[in-house]
Amino acid sequence: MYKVTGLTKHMSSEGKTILDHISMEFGEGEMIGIVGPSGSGKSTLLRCLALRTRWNEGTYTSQGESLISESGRASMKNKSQFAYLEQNPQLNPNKTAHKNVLIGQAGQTPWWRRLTGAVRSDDYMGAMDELERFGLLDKAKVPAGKLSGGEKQRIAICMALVHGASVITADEPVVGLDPHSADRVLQTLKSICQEQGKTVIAALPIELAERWCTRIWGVAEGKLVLDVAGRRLTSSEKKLI
Ligand SMILES: Nc1ncnc2c1ncn2[C@@H]1O[C@H](COP(=O)(O)OP(=O)(O)OP(=O)(O)O)[C@@H](O)[C@H]1O
Repeated sequence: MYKVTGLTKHMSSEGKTILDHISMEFGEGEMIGIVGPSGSGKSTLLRCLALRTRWNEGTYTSQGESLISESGRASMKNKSQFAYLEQNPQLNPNKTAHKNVLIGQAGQTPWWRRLTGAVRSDDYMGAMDELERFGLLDKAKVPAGKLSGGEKQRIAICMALVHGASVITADEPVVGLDPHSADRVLQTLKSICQEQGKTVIAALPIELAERWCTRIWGVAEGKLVLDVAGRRLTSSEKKLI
């Protein structure tokens, strides 16, 4: 179980508050959709939960153990529990899908490994197994630059799993994808929650969060204003966000 208490984030330059005393708990197997208007703080919340940015205030624990230091920063070991998927996955376009999965993402794998591409042989097969599981084996030797947007996003999910992430955070992972590709990405995320007990937290449009998520968080002006089970939101709930 992960527990967040009083998460507060200020903009470094002007000191404006972007996230304001957010508290919540979440656990294994949950697929959580974050909804809210543009500029409400969804991306910043995801980056804080994935330990990709410093917290100004608040505590963050996993099974009672603190994930951040007093200065609000996290160790590489704690960061590696979390993956952060961007709208446009940051893959190396010249390396194959398989090599990208092996090298891993910034913040989750050590810099020397990303630079040298050094891998162990069991990692090599682990990455192939993961690609096969998600129906991407035929893309293993294709340069990432030649993959579709949905395939890149699914490769990014494979990367996260191969490198041991327990929590996958995703910032609008299906924006710009056609409905079929978007469904495949969301189905992949849902299956890793249901079959592997991973936790997925994704910023999504309301209708996709209602359709795919087991829980919905609403964010407005940096505050958590809604925390409900995944279902159609009522009109009064929608008014909060
Ligand atoms: N690095 C930054 N420097 C300055 N302001 C920032 C920075 N990052 C975020 N902000 C501000 O913080 C607020 C929240 O931004 P954030 O990107 O988290 O919102 P969002 O809900 O994800 O928006 P969108 O849906 O448009 O992506 C906005 O007012 C934004 O302008």
